[in-house]
Amino acid sequence: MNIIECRQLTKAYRGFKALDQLCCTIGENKLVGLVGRNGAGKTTLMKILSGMLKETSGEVKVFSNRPFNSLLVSANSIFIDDQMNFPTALSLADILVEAGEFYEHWNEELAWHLFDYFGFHKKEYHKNLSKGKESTFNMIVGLAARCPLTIFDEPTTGMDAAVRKDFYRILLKDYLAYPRTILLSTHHLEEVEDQLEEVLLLDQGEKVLHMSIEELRELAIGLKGKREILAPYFADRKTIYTEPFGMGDEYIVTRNNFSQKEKQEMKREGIQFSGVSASDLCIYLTSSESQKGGTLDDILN
Ligand SMILES: Nc1ncnc2c1ncn2[C@@H]1O[C@H](COP(=O)(O)OP(=O)(O)OP(=O)(O)O)[C@@H](O)[C@H]1O
Repeated sequence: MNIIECRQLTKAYRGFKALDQLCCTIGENKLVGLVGRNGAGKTTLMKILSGMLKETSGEVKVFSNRPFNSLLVSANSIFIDDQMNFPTALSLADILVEAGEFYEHWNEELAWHLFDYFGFHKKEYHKNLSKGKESTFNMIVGLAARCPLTIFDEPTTGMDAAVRKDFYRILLKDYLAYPRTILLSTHHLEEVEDQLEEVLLLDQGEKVLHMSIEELRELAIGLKGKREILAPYFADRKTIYTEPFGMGDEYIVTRNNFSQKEKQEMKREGIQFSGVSASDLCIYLTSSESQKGGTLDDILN
């Protein structure tokens, strides 16, 4: 069953398309990373899915309902970002109590356990928290709400490395124990890719790819060798990324679809093969350099 369905979803701000004919579906109980460069349209998509923004055209369904102004969607989803506004009169403890009243699946034990673990004090106020502590508190609300659709927009903003590591560990543990659909945007895919099941990559409001993390890791391969030895293999082949290094050597990233025979021949000629991490590949696919060998469709198909 799909929790999210977008067809030709477009969001325009005074004519500028932040999302452009986006088509994607996200299934139930999936942990999905939403990645893309600054301005790719991640926040816009997440806000539309959580009902905070109205689409300009196309179709968007969350739990089979149009999210904008949908009570069903707002009761079953939570959107966490670094601009959350809680009532200023409420202490952190009050906020957790109020959240418990609002969210049907709220887990009080988890909320208070994380509250103590991260060293919060009941009488503190949200507006006085440091950037990292604010993100950590918001993350507690997002996790303890255990909403069937949980959306985290760059949840680790300001967190130090140790807290980020804790967050990803807790996120995965809680997700495995209480599966739900989680969409998480990040600029640090390398930190979270081991936890994710799928990656949705956007660029300039369009979908570049949406696939499992395993498929993404297998999609491309890196080759290192002398430029003149590599060149003949790329006469009819698209490159995703190229980087010169050393004296006439080159590193090339391309689709991982060489035959065993080709690979053996290339190895004999001194060409080295290496894997390409999901995060590096997403960067290469959305850099202007990637367009050198053709369009992204050419490269990916
Ligand atoms: N309210 C708005 N009015 C005009 N343009 C907007 C508005 N909100 C977003 N945009 C534009 O839409 C595009 C997509 O923005 P969005 O915030 O969705 O990107 P993002 O992928 O979340 O970026 P980042 O990684 O920098 O947070 C950007 O070019 C942004 O400037």
